[in-house]
Amino acid sequence: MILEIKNITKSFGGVVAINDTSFHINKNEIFGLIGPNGAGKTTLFNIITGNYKPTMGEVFLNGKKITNTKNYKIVQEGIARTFQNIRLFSSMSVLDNVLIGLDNKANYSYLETMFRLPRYFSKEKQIKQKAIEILEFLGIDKYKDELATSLSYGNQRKVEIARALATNPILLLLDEPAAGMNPQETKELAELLFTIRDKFDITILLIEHDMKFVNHLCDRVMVLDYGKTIFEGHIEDAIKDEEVIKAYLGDFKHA
Ligand SMILES: Nc1ncnc2c1ncn2[C@@H]1O[C@H](COP(=O)(O)OP(=O)(O)OP(=O)(O)O)[C@@H](O)[C@H]1O
Repeated sequence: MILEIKNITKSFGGVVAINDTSFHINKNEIFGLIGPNGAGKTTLFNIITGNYKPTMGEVFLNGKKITNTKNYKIVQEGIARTFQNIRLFSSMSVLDNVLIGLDNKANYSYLETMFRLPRYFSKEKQIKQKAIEILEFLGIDKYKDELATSLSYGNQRKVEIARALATNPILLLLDEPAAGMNPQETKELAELLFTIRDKFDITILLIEHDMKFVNHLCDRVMVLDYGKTIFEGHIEDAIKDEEVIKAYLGDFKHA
């Protein structure tokens, strides 16, 4: 088990966004978090990544408690994410957007940075090389010097994934990765995520509304409704589940 969510509750004033939710994700699984709008999916992501403190409950990564750990420390522990609304630095190149993810791991001393000692330059070179390799892997290295926001929507999503991969995660959280993509891009993304899991030995947790995509990709899913877990298991069983159908009928028709 790589991630364990134990009895998490999150309230915003009177709104209970997550209501005593528990689930776990196994190593190398691709796990889907699904549910209607406002069900609490993004809130759960924000708790896992340390952006929100839960009102109650605990989060474990590889058996280590990470509840209430600061966001940057959670990145160092091995959790990376992408956002529902793409968050790239618009005035920076594709490469620089990815380097921002890698800087976190650079680790040279103040003196080495100040005086630009040899180790600083060789480390810089290594870091840049690694970023370029990730861009190559994602097939977007030819855009490395272009402004990130000048790329197509699908490629901007890839830049976000590249930046997340640059932090060497063991668990990758993707918030609606297929949103805004055409059917061809969605198909390619699914294949890419399988390859990412295998090549980088990564576990993937994703939020997605595209049920066809989820069906093709996810080993297991968890369905949230009004902050409560109403289903955890295989998607074939989710589609037949009475409670899931009631909460989420429209979207399952396309699975
Ligand atoms: N920072 C916040 N302050 C107050 N309420 C919030 C906050 N974040 C989320 N909520 C509320 O918590 C509930 C769950 O929202 P959340 O964004 O997690 O749902 P979601 O399942 O991700 O929805 P969507 O699919 O539309 O992104 C909603 O009622 C939302 O209004």
